[in-house]
Amino acid sequence: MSAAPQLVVHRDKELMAQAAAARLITRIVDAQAARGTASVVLTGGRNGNGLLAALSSSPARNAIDWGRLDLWWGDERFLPDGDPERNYTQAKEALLDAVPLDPARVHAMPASDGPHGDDADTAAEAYAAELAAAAGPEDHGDVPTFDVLMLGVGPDTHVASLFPELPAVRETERTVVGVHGAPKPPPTRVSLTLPAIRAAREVWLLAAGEDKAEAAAIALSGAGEVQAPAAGAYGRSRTLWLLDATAASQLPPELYPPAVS
Ligand SMILES: O=C1O[C@H](COP(=O)(O)O)[C@@H](O)[C@H](O)[C@H]1O
Repeated sequence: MSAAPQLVVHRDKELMAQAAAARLITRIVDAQAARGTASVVLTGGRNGNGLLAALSSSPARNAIDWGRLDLWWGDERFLPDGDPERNYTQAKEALLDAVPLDPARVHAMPASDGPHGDDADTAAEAYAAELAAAAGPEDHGDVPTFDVLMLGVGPDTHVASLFPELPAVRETERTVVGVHGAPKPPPTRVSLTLPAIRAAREVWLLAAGEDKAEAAAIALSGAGEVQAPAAGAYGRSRTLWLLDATAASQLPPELYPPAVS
């Protein structure tokens, strides 16, 4: 297990998105300098898309060599290609269409009308195979060692499409699974599992807004990962919670002491 999570709390969600985007640019540039390429796992949801939009508006985005960046997804809503609710569609609108990525390095999860058919379990197997093909001998199993893996934290503590108590969060062998009966629409999804998430060098959990306050407090107060999946998301060398002040408002004082007035 990695070291204890580190918390960074920003004044509001706009500042959090801008600061996280700046942090991501630096991390990608550093990884490209060290290893030639960088790999990042994107998240869906409001906070993930806010970060991508902030990155798109940042002049510093030009510091990234976009052609040497691999993009993966932590989860996908299993819907037809182009559906506005797909995490991939939303990421394209927020950032991807505006930067010169190498299409061969953009590893979207399969759509429900794609070549793998409309079965989420088959789609998950295909994505697991794509990850395994990208893993090298220096990696720790069947997924590449992602430089940064980002996860939005849901109000119920879900991360990726790992929802409390559903079978996907209990998975210990497979790296990608089909998710059925998710409590948040759509019910059918594809998700990385906790073992795949934990292969990342750095895991960043994004939580901004009032509806994330209870989830952050639960996940950071010793809850079990089956009941609170965000508690089970950590990186090999770093686990970073990026919050705004509202999402941090219910954290226990030993984690985030109240401001002295
Ligand atoms: O459905 C999803 O929700 C979570 C959290 O989204 P948010 O809008 O509450 O921030 C997201 O991380 C996940 O990727 C997505 O599929």
